[in-house]
Amino acid sequence: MKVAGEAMRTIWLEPDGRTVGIIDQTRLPFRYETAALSDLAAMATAITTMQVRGAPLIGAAAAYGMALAMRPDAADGGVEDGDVERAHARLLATRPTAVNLRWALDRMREVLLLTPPSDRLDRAYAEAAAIADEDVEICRSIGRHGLHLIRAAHLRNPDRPVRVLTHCNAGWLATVDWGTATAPLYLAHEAGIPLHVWVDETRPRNQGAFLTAWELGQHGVPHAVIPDNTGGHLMQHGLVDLVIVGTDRTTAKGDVANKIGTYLKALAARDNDVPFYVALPSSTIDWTLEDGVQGIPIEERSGDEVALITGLAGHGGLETVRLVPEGSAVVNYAFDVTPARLVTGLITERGVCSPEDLAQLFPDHQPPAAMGRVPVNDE
Ligand SMILES: CSC[C@@H](O)[C@@H](O)C(=O)COP(=O)(O)O
Repeated sequence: MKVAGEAMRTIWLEPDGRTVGIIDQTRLPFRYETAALSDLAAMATAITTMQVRGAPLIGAAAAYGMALAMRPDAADGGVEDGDVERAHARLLATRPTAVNLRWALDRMREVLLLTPPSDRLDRAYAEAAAIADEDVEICRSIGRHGLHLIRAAHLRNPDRPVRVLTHCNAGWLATVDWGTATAPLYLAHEAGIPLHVWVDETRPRNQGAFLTAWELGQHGVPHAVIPDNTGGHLMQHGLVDLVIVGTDRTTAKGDVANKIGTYLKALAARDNDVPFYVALPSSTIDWTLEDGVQGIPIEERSGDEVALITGLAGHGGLETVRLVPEGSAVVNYAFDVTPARLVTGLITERGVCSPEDLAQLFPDHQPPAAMGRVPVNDE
């Protein structure tokens, strides 16, 4: 997608072919800054602090983190089996909910352990680049499938924009390009279908207000930021045609973990007969789990994300202010789980399906026993 008219991905290789470039998402929308990461520790920190975030981008970033770890010149680098395992463990510990992280790391480990140590550095960069390129194509396919839903909504009411509500940022900033929930929106916009996007602000980190609004604005897609509690009201008054969100982990039976507050939107959508869609690449499906409420680990983050907020002050500098009294306890669950029964459809790279048809759409998915650790040497 584009920043100030220039085509960009969210992750790239710098001209030296080894250093990894990222957009520092903790600075948006007030500052557009990039960062150059040259070792494993820097990538692990970038994921933990959410300089890079969003399930598919976390996967691609972790893959590049494995490549950085193969650099013999980096302090934490090395190409032996133990180095591969250490890098895998270090990156896996960065964030617990988005399963794309484990998917990408397992794929990198499998490839690297099957490669002679002397070739591992180049192989790691090639595989990380393949993961990033695949993500772009997958998101484009999600967009094409989701476009049909938006076109159908437009044909039902051709005299007004299609009103889509989204939560958090499942946009191109959360992937390598296009986004998941936003890919159908960008394609619809390109196709000339009039749109209006309701952007949940998505407290506490404001990924909607900060990131989704910024990227939709960069592409000229009409939108309005709404407080998180507004969606139910809009749906009751017939102002939402469909909801499209992303996901960090979807179980085999279609339970969906996504940014905290998604579940409440799904409940409101069901109560008001508004279709509730979830857009996802298949790397977000955890085939080992059925029950998401019991099985998906929910990340708990620092209370400071709730108690403090950073914004642009009148003097043009960034300022952090406190919103919660000193001494009040704060609880900050980053995700919640929407049960499959509330999900109208899953928009995947292979098409749109109901949650119960997910396994049929991916008959080639890895059975649970095949997932996870790759045997090392003669184990
Ligand atoms: C295409 S991204 C889907 C999800 O990762 C997204 O909706 C989300 O919840 C992101 O959470 P974040 O905590 O910002 O990484």
